[in-house]
This record gives sequence, C-alpha cells and structure tokens, in this order.
Amino acid sequence: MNKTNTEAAEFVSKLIGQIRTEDKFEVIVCPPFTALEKICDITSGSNIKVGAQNAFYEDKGAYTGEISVNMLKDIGVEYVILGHSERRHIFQENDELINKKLKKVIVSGLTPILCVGEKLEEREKGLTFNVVEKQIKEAFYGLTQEEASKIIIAYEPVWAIGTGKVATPNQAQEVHKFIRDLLKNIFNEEFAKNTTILYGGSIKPNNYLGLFGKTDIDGGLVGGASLTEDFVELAKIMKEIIE
Ligand SMILES: O=C[C@H](O)COP(=O)(O)O
Repeated sequence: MNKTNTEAAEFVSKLIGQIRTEDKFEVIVCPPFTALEKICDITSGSNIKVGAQNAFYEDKGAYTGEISVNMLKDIGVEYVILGHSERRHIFQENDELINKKLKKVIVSGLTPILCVGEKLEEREKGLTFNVVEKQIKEAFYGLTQEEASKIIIAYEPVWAIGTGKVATPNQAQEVHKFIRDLLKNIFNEEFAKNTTILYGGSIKPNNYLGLFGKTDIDGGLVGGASLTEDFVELAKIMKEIIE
C-alpha cells in the first residue's frame, strides 16, 4: 500500500529508460490496484512489465472489494503476486484460498508469483522446511505439471520482510535448494531446474550481490527498495551479474 496513482506514475516514468533488461532477466513492477491501469499505459512498449499484488478466484459477482483476473487482464496486467505473507498473516489468507486463486490466475494466462516463507518463531523451532513444504504442496494441490510450470516462487522469510534483517546468502540458498529439491520430488528434475525461485526480504543494493550469486536464487522480490532509486541500482547489479 505504497504510492498513489500520481506518485506511482511519476516513479515508473523515471524508471523507463534507466532500466535496461536482457533476455535472461525481467523487471516487473507491482503497484497498488488504483495505479495499475496508468502504469500499464506508461510501460506499454517498454521493457518493464506489470503485476498486481493480489486477485480473487471468481470471475465476477457479489464479492465486494475484490478484483478479478479478467479485470487485471483487461488493462494489460501480466503477473499476480499471491500468498504474500501480509495477505497470509494480516488478512488470514490460508493455503486453500491461495490454491484457488493460483488455479484461477494460471487458467487465465496470467503468471502467478507465489510467496512462501516462515515466521521467526517457526525458524527458531526448526520448522522452516516444514512450513515451506506445506505452503508449496497445498498451493500446488490439483495442478498439472504444465499448470504448475507457470508459477514463479518467491521465498520470503517473514522475519526479513521490511525489518532490515536480510537472510544471509547461505540461509536463503539453503531454503531455495530445499524448494528446488521439493519440486523435483513433486514433478521432476527438469521442472525443478526451470522454475524461477526469487528471494524477498530486505533486499538492498548492498546485500543483493551475495544473494544473487547463489546457485538456486534466480532473482528478487523487492519491497522497500523498489520504492526508491535503489531499484534502479538493483537492476544495474542484475545486469552486471548476468553479463
Ligand atoms: O513485497 C516485498 C517483500 O515482501 C519484501 O519487502 P522488503 O524488501 O521491504 O523487505
């Protein structure tokens, strides 16, 4: 819930031209619903893509306050974040609801970015892998391999989101490898290899290099740093790493 329509438009207008992407790397901005249409217009024909921060699983009807995937597609949105920890913990979204939303987003042809991650007390009790495994298995429930191949996963330890406490590259890599091995078990090695797994949680230009250098970390889901010039800096770092 950051940036008004006007502020988001001003910010993204500046980003275009400052951010160069390559085939191997994409930049997606996910503003609030109120700014989506304008940002889709501004980024049209540019190298920046647009995602929503949530969506509902029904097409239309008496669901006051909800936004359907068709509403998003109609204005040019291509990605949808689902299961963000704030949706799970502040708005009580459970795995069953996230699974329904995920199915809807996939069937609609949009690309879901599925967030998973443990809370601090779960990490301290040694439950990180159990939590992440349950979230992924329940989100994937009933999906075919082809459907599941559309999903981008974002590992976001809840204790690192907006706290300034970034996971160390080794802590993040350990969970990313666990996720990749889990995907291998659910489907197969090829599927696991081809799935994009992002890290999110207090990413800044001064800590991202170490994270992205790890084998199983394919990119970032950036919160606070995506609201400032730091985002341009991060994109430059990504480009240098890829080249
Ligand atoms: O939505 C973004 C992620 O939750 C990370 O947020 P953050 O970079 O502010 O910690």
